[in-house]
Amino acid sequence: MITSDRMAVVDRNAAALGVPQKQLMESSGHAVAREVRSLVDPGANVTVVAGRGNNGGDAFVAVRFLDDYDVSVRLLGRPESISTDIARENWDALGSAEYDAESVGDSRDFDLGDPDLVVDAMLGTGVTGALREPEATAARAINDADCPVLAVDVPSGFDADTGEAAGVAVDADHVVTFHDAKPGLGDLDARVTVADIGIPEAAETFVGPGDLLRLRRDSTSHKGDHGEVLVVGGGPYTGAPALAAQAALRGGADLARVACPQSVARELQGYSENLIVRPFAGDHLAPDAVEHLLELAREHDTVVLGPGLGAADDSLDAVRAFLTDYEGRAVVDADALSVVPEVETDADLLCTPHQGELRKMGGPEASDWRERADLVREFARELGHVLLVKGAYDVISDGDRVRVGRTGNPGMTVGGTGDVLAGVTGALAATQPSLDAAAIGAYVNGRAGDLVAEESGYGMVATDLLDRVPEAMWGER
Ligand SMILES: NC(=O)C1=CN([C@@H]2O[C@H](COP(=O)(O)OP(=O)(O)OC[C@H]3O[C@@H](n4cnc5c(N)ncnc54)[C@H](O)[C@@H]3O)[C@@H](O)[C@H]2O)[C@@H](O)CC1
Ligand SMILES: [K+]
Repeated sequence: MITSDRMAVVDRNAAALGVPQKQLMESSGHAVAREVRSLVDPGANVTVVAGRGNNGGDAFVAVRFLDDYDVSVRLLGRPESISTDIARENWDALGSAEYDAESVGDSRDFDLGDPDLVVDAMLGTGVTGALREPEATAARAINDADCPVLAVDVPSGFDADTGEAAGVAVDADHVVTFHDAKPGLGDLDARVTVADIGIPEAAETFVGPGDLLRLRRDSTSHKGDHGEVLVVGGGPYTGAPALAAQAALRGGADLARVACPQSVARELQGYSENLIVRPFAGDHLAPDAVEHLLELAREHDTVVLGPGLGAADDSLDAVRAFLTDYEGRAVVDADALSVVPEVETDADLLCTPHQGELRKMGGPEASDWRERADLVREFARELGHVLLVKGAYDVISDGDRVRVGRTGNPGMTVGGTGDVLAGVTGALAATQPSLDAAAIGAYVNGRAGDLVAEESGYGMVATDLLDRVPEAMWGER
């Protein structure tokens, strides 16, 4: 089952893998033609009613595969207003090859004729609201016709994501839908065929530029809409929490605060004037700071727990106590990870171990990423939390789905890149579901590293990544 948002992600990822949308449209059109053949015999009279988006484009392609049928095409609206290049190219191909194809600008001129089969390609997943004219009139005419109706992808007017139609919708007998079933189609009184259109599985598995489509910045955004992140860390190390907090800001958070020991706070301010520090007493985290941390955490959308914390016994006791009572969302990194398997918590955790840390958590070992993907999924299910296991291929799982991030390069083995990842992921987790936050975080962090390497080769330091995070996130659309 796939939603239209997710379909757009997969579609863009396929294009990045070298399978552009026009090619998918060709496969979709071919699948529509196959379906027509299974319903009526050659020579039959088929009317294609097409809209101006890619749903119509699929049907234009189908026509070329049905030369032994008597096909006529009605495009609703003016050809100049066809909304995508690939649909227009396929419309133009019908014209230059002199197929029976005409446009209908006014609903009063719409005449369905007396076909043996109607192909409904007015609207697919791009529908917004109730059908407008001339589509609404055409839908009524199609529903009144005394012949079977084959809908392309979804019946026009029907929003498959919500399973509802905002007004009149085509009442289809058959639906040929692409790549995967759409959520609401199963409830319809229609026979649904899922057609494989040649989208590689890698477009679903590997995180790609399509996943970045999930990130949106509304022009009406307010401060706070994109999240406030609390980084809890520092003690033996100062740089780590500073990097994570700056990465959260680069990753789009509106605010990042660092809760750290007093001894670290003074130094932190030297890293960046953008950092807001909430110190607690002492030179490392201990259980007596936990109450204060929980209060602070509740004022933030997400917590990044662990950078530079160290593994002192009382610091780990404090992490345990914190996680036991915390109920929000947290990215857990570095030494804090070892506590996760033994703690009972209602928190929604996104754990970011490298393979050594995963082993310490009792997690699986595998050198082959495919094998690791299965094992990480099982371990995530056991833990009940999202895992992002860092490596040349980052494996991300919520215990059900698995995503793999393969951006990044050997230059990124330098210290601090993990802190950047934790911070970026913490920011993303404020606006995205955990699995997507982890997947996009891994992709963006690796891509930032690739941008640094493209410009100056290896020998990068973690702060180089920070500057490249926004470009990695927003530059490639
Ligand atoms: N991976 C994919 O996403 C693929 C999509 N394909 C096809 O592309 C379709 C989606 O294409 P599009 O995104 O272009 O969208 P559609 O073709 O579904 O609809 C977009 C067009 O409809 C108009 N429109 C929207 N709501 C309307 C309403 N209520 N009344 C009248 N007109 C309305 C828009 O102005 C636009 O011109 C899919 O359903 C499928 O058929 C296939 O080509 C294969 C691959
Ligand atoms: K349709």
